[in-house]
Amino acid sequence: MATASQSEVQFRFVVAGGGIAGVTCAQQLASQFPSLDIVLLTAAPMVKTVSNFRQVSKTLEDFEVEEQPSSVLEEKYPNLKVIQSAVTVLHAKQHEFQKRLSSAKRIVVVGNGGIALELVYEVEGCEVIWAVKDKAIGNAFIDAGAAQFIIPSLEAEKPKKALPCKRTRYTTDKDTAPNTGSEGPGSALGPDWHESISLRGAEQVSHRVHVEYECEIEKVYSQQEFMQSPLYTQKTNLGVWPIYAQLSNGKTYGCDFIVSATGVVPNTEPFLHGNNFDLAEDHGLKVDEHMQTSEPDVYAAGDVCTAGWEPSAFWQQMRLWTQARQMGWYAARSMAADILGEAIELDFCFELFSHITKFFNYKVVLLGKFNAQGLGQDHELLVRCTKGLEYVKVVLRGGRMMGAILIGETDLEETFENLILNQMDLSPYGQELLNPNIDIEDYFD
Ligand SMILES: Cc1cc2nc3c(=O)[nH]c(=O)nc-3n(C[C@H](O)[C@H](O)[C@H](O)COP(=O)(O)OP(=O)(O)OC[C@H]3O[C@@H](n4cnc5c(N)ncnc54)[C@H](O)[C@@H]3O)c2cc1C
Ligand SMILES: NC(=O)C1=CN([C@@H]2O[C@H](COP(=O)(O)OP(=O)(O)OC[C@H]3O[C@@H](n4cnc5c(N)ncnc54)[C@H](OP(=O)(O)O)[C@@H]3O)[C@@H](O)[C@H]2O)C=CC1
Repeated sequence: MATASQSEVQFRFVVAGGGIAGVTCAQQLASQFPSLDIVLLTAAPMVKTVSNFRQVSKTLEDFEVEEQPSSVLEEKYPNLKVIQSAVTVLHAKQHEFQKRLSSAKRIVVVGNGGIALELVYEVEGCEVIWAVKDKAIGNAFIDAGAAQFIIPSLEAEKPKKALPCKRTRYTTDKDTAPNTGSEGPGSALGPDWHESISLRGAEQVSHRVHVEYECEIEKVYSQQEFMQSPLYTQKTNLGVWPIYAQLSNGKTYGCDFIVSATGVVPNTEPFLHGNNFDLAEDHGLKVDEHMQTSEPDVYAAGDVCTAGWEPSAFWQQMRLWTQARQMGWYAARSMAADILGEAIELDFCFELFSHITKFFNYKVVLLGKFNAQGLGQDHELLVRCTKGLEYVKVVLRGGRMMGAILIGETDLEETFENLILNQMDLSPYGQELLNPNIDIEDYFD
């Protein structure tokens, strides 16, 4: 979240938020305007910085992210001041998770997005009941076919050696983190949140995940409430647990605790009082194609904002690290263009949605309208799948590629990215497009 205030005399730009979006925005402003003073307000003592940035292809990017004391930024940019401001909202319960898990025998995970996908795979030594409201796992990221492809990994022993990480690496160095004595609201944890912590429960098992499909949590009972409920008096033998989750499919599970991984809510509350921001349905601050909110001189980027412009045919907002960086950078450029009286066009990075990540130890690349988002019935799918090796799905409309899901080491991302961007008519190729015996990269070169 960033504001540029004309009435401020000390700071021409004020950027709030020490995550990727805020820090990238502040850095860009500080280097573009070395003679102006810029302030970065952040609730946490540490800020997230990007290093080793590499443009892998036109839209896919690779970088490392480190959490560092804010003084590192101030040393690098003499005109940038970081102020750790007091914040009144948000929660800081995340740190308790590891401790509670270590003595847990069973947990219930609710939600079907990125965090749930990562958590159920990473947790060992503890039974996991995963309640999803859809027919397939991972609906926020993948389709039902891809879900079928990756689900055997939940039943298999976890490989000793994880897939090497070729992209963004996020670390939290506990030794360098200043001890503030209080737990302020930190940044969204980001991709490697589970790398440095032990996600092990009290049992001697690797994976034990049971998925309950098409259901939601209807009611949660404390142990005492449960014992007074009709469920207990009906003498159902559900065991003795600290908490019980009653699902909408009629089943009830006792567990040590429940993890709710049901998405993020933009933390706009502190900015609303006395202002007149347009809010989107998801409570994000609505921004136009210059990342500007409805309040003059106030810009927003990253998780806190909602893109309010007419998006390209192949782009959609997802609250991801990559988009936070791109938005932060572009917000800075827009703010600069505004005070310099220059025109600026929507950046190329908003042309095509692209995301590289890892689920269940598979490399996953998502491009464009990878789940045919917004295409209704007006599309066809081509799929190639080799069990345990790769899953390739292409979304076509009128013979032109609109999106793709690539799981495994397919090496197709760059070619597909180009085919989406150049909207070549692929109808003459039909199914041959995914023929594994054709070197498609060479073919379309
Ligand atoms: C567990 C988890 C795993 C994730 N994994 C991935 C992944 O694998 N890949 C991916 O691309 N994305 C992932 N994400 C999403 C990604 O981390 C976020 O989209 C991204 O970090 C958002 O960046 P941001 O700068 O907008 O917000 P944040 O990183 O949340 O930073 C917001 C900053 O603002 C500060 N702040 C908040 N309120 C105030 C206030 N009132 N005043 C001043 N400062 C304030 C906070 O302290 C923080 O420093 C994950 C998120 C989570 C939670
Ligand atoms: N590897 C990666 O790239 C990762 C990215 N992330 C990012 O971090 C952020 C937080 O992740 P996460 O919390 O998993 O959020 P996501 O937005 O990824 O997923 C939330 C999931 O919860 C479901 N849901 C919403 N409300 C309920 C409810 N009341 N009961 C049951 N299910 C519900 C949603 O369904 P529906 O969509 O139908 O509303 C969706 O499947 C996201 O921005 C995500 O993109 C997180 C982890 C890994």
